[in-house]
This record gives sequence, C-alpha cells and structure tokens, in this order.
Amino acid sequence: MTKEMLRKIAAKIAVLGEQIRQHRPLVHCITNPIAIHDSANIVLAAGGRPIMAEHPQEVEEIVRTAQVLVLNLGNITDVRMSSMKKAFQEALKNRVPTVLDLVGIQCSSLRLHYAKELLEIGSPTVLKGNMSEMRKLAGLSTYGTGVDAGEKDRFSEENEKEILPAFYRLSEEYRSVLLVTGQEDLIIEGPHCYCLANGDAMLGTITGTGCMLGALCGTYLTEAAESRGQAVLAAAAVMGIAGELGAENSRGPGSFQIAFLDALYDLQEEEIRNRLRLREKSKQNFE
Ligand SMILES: Nc1ncnc2c1ncn2[C@@H]1O[C@H](COP(=O)(O)OP(=O)(O)OP(=O)(O)O)[C@@H](O)[C@H]1O
Ligand SMILES: Cc1ncsc1CCO
Repeated sequence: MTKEMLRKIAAKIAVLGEQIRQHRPLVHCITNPIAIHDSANIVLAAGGRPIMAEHPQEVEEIVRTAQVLVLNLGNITDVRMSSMKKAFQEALKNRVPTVLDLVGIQCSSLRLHYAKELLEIGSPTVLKGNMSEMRKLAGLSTYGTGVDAGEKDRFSEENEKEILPAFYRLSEEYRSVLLVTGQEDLIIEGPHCYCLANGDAMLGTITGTGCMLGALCGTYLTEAAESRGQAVLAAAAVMGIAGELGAENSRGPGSFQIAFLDALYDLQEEEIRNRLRLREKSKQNFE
C-alpha cells in the first residue's frame, strides 16, 4: 500500500473516532463477566456509551434504543444464551448492526452449536474471533485450547492459501465482515482482505483484550455509513496502536492496562498516520 493510501486511511480512522465522540452512540454489549468491566471502559474511552444489560426480560427493549449490539460467547450461561438470542432477533428486526464474538467455540461444542444456531437466525454485521475460533467456524482443523488461539494456527505465508479462501467463503455465506485477531489481524469483507500488523505482545498479558476489541468494533460500527470493513479496520488499528503506545509507557501488565486505556482515549491522527502497518491482499476500497 502506498504512503498516500495509508495517509488517507489514517485520516479516515481519525474522522471516525471524532464522529463517535460527537455522536456518543449507545453500545449494547452482552458479554462475559471476565471482560465486562474492561469492555465498558473501552467503549467509554472511545467516546461511546456502554450498556451491559443482559436480563432476558429487558434486552429487547434495550437493544431497540441502541446503535449497535455486541454479543460475546465467553463464559457462556443459560441466561446469557437466552438473552443473546432474543437481543439478536430484535436487533435484526430493527436493523441494529451486530457483532458476534466467537469466544471459545474451538474448545466447546456447546458454544459452537449455539453460534451456528444464531447464524441460522440471521447474519451478524461482524463475525469476530481469534485464528483458532475462526478456523473452527470455517470447518478447518484447529490447535487452540481454552479461549486461546493455538500457535500452529497462526496466520502465515504457508497457510494463507488454505485459510483465505475458507474465510472469504465464510464472509460471503454470512454476508458478514470477518475480524480475525492475532499477532496480525485480518479484516475480510467479501473478496477484500486487509492484514493489520499493529499491536504489541503486551495485549496478550491481560485478559479480555479480544473481548474489548469486540466492544470497540461495535462502537466504530455505529459510524459505518460508508463501509463496514472500514469501521472494523479502524477499531482494530486504534486497538493495536494504543497497545503499542501502552507498551512503551508501562513496565508490566498492571501499568500496561492503564497506559493502554489512556493512549486509546487520547489517540491523535498523527500517531495513527506514523504507526499504521497495513497490507492488502486484494483490491482496496478506501477511495
Ligand atoms: N503478539 C501480538 N502482537 C501484536 N498484537 C497482538 C498480539 N497478540 C494479540 N494482539 C492483539 O490483541 C488484540 C486481541 O487479540 P487476541 O487474538 O489476543 O484475542 P483473543 O484471543 O480473543 O483474546 P482474549 O481471549 O484475551 O479476549 C488484537 O487487537 C490483536 O491484534
Ligand atoms: C478468560 C476468559 N474465559 C472466558 S472469556 C475470558 C476472557 C477472554 O476471552
């Protein structure tokens, strides 16, 4: 990608961030208790307003007033399975965009079957997972255990010919933008694929960063009038760059968590422009 293209994309990412701060979208998240607090805080830091309502008898009413719905399968319970399904149906009915974060579907048949049940109801705007989770949904072999991606599932020049066609098919089948996280994040929308190299290994030293990115992705989706893929890319880039800045300004996981949130809260266009590391595997759509 040329410098000029990267500059344009960085400017667009900054504009989306400003629009979120102006519009203060209501972001409805139904997520796991491990990441719920940090997910609410990242939405706030980005300029949105989180609501983490999950009672089955209130989620439909609440999602109707929200600008986006984020569903996360982590630490699943009967109650959340019931409320997520109701909220998802109501969001689809009311054209509220949705993010489905496939946490742990590679380690739990319950979650995998539930994710497929949701996908039979309708298409989420964004399907998100780490490399092992997305491989599982695509029917490929996986090495992930627990909620972590397996080292052998990591995206590489060697396995891209196996992975990309399967992920393009998923994106087309569900008409969803795919966000696949890892050392390098992939954003796939139809036949387009962007590879984002921003981020820092420190993001893996605190729990729930993937879940936080799902909530951030939802927040950016509320400004996706031009392109859903662009909004997802913006969220992933902001997350990665704030992770890099956080790592440079901390001395371990405790101070990293604080420095990361501070960096995200105050991220400037110049920083995005200087740090953005993006490759494209296909035609770009940032004209
Ligand atoms: N080694 C790394 N280098 C750079 N960025 C990373 C690295 N590991 C994770 N990230 C970033 O951290 C964020 C979370 O991605 P990750 O793949 O770890 O999610 P996850 O497995 O769902 O996490 P969790 O289970 O903790 O919620 C993404 O923005 C990703 O780019
Ligand atoms: C640790 C953990 N267990 C279920 S969800 C979660 C947060 C990271 O995915």
